[in-house]
Amino acid sequence: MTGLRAAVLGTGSWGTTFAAVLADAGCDVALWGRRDDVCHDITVEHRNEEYLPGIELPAGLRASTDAEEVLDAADLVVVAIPSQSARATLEPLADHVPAGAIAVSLMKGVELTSDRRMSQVVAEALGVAYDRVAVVSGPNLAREIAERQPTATVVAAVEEGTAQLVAGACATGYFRPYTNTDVVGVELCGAAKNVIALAVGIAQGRGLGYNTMATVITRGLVEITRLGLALGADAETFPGLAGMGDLMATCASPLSRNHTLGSHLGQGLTLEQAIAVTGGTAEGVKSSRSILELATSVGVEMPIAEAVVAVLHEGLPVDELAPRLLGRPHRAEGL
Ligand SMILES: NC(=O)C1=CN([C@@H]2O[C@H](COP(=O)(O)OP(=O)(O)OC[C@H]3O[C@@H](n4cnc5c(N)ncnc54)[C@H](OP(=O)(O)O)[C@@H]3O)[C@@H](O)[C@H]2O)C=CC1
Ligand SMILES: O=C(CO)COP(=O)(O)O
Repeated sequence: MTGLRAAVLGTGSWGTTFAAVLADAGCDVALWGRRDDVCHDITVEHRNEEYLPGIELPAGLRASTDAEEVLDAADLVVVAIPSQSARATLEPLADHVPAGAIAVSLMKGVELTSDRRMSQVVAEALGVAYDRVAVVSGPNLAREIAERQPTATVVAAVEEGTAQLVAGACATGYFRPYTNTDVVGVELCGAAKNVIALAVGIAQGRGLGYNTMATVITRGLVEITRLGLALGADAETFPGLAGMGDLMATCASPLSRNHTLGSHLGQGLTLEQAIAVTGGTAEGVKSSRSILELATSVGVEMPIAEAVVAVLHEGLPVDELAPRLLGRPHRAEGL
């Protein structure tokens, strides 16, 4: 037993899965959700059939729509809801967060109205000091982890002790956390890889193959690195689990909502149709815009992200995406 009590806010696929990881690691875990049926399924049936069909959850997990009850005496407050809803959802809960609790963001987005990263939103909305906030990001497709397939992740916090505590709380025989103090880099990687996964999905939806995929992933990592370095991130983060690791998982797997949504666009669906068919939270749809705004604010070029925004939000036909990227002036490789 870790002896820690964790409150997980969000009963979707990643919140439920991470709650199971924490429980398997020996934490006492309660989830907060906004729907009675999902909470009942988790507490009584030890399942979340809507988000993780067929998965048996640890028997000790319990879920409730009563946030005050869930947050009572929590050492860790873990947030797993869509990024764009985070601030409005968390602010009313701030008074129930115990003093001294560590907040953990599992979210991979950037707030549209403010271009703030999720660790910043969580700290502000819950009133938690920034050195008590951690983020968890890596090649972590929820369904595979819910099946207890082995993977690793990065737990980042500006204070190494905070990262270590959270890493200790979620380490299991199938989930291996590495710590990092580069919160900016880890968080940007998690949000920006969704945009690259949309681009890869679009290409695959058009019937394009592995050369195209490898090109988009590799040049995608270059533009994420460029943005991160301009915002003060550490160069070592980008080839790591949160960077290249998550890009590979998300761009290659049909389990990724961003990848899937992109492939529906590539097959000719409108954005609205693709969102409806994909289901779940595809953060890159909205965060593509805020990431591009961040890039513009520091004078960084992100041609793939720009092209994705043009397709999703500005009416660029999917067939024009490749010619637009390949028609750019020739240059030397590298950053
Ligand atoms: N799924 C994955 O593999 C991974 C996801 N992530 C990240 O985790 C975050 C959460 O994603 P994920 O769990 O997959 O998403 P899901 O779509 O699976 O679940 C979303 C959850 O958030 C709740 N929710 C939706 N809108 C609101 C709102 N306005 N206010 C409060 N709660 C809301 C949903 O509740 P309801 O059921 O009532 O709609 C549901 O519990 C995202 O940032 C994602 O990028 C990170 C790593 C892996
Ligand atoms: O972040 C993820 C895997 O690491 C999940 O990706 P999607 O949000 O695209 O499903």
